[in-house]
Amino acid sequence: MLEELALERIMKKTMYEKIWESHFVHQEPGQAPLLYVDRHLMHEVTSPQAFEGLRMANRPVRNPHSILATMDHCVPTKDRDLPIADPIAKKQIETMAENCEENGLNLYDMESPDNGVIHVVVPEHGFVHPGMVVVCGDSHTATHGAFGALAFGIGTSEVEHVMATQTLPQQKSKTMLVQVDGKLSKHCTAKDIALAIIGVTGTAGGTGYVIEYAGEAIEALTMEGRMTVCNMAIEAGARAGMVAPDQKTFDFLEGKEFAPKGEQWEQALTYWKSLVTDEGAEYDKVITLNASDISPQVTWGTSPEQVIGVNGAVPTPESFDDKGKRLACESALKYMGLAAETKMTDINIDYVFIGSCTNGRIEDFRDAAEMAKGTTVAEGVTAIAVPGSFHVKVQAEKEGIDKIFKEAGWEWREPGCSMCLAMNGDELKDGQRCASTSNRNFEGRQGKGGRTHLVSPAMAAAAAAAGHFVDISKLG
Ligand SMILES: CC(C)[C@H](C(=O)O)[C@@H](O)C(=O)O
Ligand code: SF4
Repeated sequence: MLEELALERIMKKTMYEKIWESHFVHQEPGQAPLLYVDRHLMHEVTSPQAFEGLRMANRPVRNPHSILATMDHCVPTKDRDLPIADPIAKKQIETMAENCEENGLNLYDMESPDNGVIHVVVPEHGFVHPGMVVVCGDSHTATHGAFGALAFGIGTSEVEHVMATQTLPQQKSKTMLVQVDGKLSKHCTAKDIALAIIGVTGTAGGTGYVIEYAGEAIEALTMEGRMTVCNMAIEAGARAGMVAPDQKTFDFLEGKEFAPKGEQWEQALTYWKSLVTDEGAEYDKVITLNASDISPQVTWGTSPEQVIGVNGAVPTPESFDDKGKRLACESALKYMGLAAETKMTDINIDYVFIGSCTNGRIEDFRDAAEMAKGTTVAEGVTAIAVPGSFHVKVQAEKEGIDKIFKEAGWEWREPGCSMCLAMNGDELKDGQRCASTSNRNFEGRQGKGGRTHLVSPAMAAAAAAAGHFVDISKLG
C-alpha cells in the first residue's frame, strides 16, 4: 500500500517536470542534461558575439525558423526617421540587420510595423505555445511562461550553442508553487502581485527554482497580466516563472500568425491541456499569498524586494533583523535620497515612465489612461508613455489613448525598451526621481544617479498628475 502511494506520488508531475522530460535529449555522465529548444528569441544586444562565433566556426544556424528577432534596447523612441545619433547603438542595429539577413532570420527591424520589445512582440504573433522550451539572451524571457512554456534567459555563449545545435545544456531546477488566492482589490494589478511576491520571497528566494504561479488571483488575470507576473520571476531570483495554460491562453493564441491551424490546432489543444500539473504533484517549496492583502505597491530602494504598499512608509534600517538587509536598507536610502519613515505618498517625483516588457502592453496603457484622463502632468514633472510595440501603439491610438496622454501633457513615444534601462538615450539626470512601470530599480538603471520607484501603470499615471505617489486604492 505504502509502495503504491509512493509510486503514485512519483508518477504525478508538475507542469515544469512534464515539459522538462519531453525536451530531454541526452546526458553524458558528469555533464549537464541537454534540452531541446523550440523557440529562440533575439535582440541586438546579446546576439552579435554569438553570430561571430558561428561564423568563425563555419557553422550554419541549425533551424532559422525557430528564431524571431527584433531591435529594441538601442532604438530611439523619437525622431525615428533621422539617423541614429549614438554610434554604438547605430552599430548594434546595423549588425543585427546584417546577421539576420545573412542567416535568413525573421527580423522585426526598426521600420517594421511589427517592431517592439522582444517580450511584447513575440506573444503578439503567437510565436510561443504551451509546452515549449523558449530561450533568449535576455533575463526577462520568463515573460513567456505565461503561456505555460518553460522560458528563460541565457548568456551569449549559450545563444551561440542554441543557434548551432538547437539544444542547451541545462541543470534541472527545483519547483516552487506561488499560490495567490482570493481577489485583488480595486486598482490593484498584476504588477502589484509581482512586486508583493518579491517582497515576500526576496530577490534570492527563487534561486534554483522554477516558479509556477497559481490560485484564483492568477487564474483571474488576463494573458497580459500573467505576462507581467512571469516577467518578474527573474527578479525573485527564479530560473523561470510559468502559469498553467487554460481557455484564456487558447483564446489568446487562436488565429495568431504562428499558432497551429485546423487539425493541428485541435491536436495542439489536446496536448496543451495535458501539461497542467497533476493533482497531488509535489513542489519543493510552496508560498501562499492572499490577493486581498495586496495594496498598490511601490519600491523605496534599489532592489525590487525593497517594496512596500503605497499606504506605508520608508522603513528604518533597524526594522530589519537580518544584518545584510539592514545594511542594504541603509545604502539604498542614501542612494535614493530618502529619510526613513517618510510616508510613500509624501515622496515627490520628477519623471514618469510607462512602458517596458513588464507593463508596455495595451492593457497597461488602458489602465494608465483611465487614471490620466482629464488630469494634467504636475509642474516640474516629465512623463513619457512608451508603447511596448507598434501594435500596442496603433491599438492605443485607435482607442484614443494617445490623445488622453497628450492632452494631459505626456509625451507619446515610439516603441522600445527606452527608459527601462536607458540604453537608447532616454535617461534620468543625476538625482532625478522616477515612477516607473519597469522591473528593475538598481542604482543607475535609468541613468547615472537616477532614482527609480517601481509601480503599476495606474500608480504611475496617478503620480504624474499629483507630482508624488498617491494611494489609488482610496480613489473611487
Ligand atoms: C540587455 C539584456 C541582456 C538585459 C537582460 O538580460 O535583461 C536587459 O534586457 C535588462 O532588462 O537588463
Ligand atoms: S524592456 Fe527593459 S527589462 Fe524588458 S527587455 Fe527591454 S531592457 Fe530588458
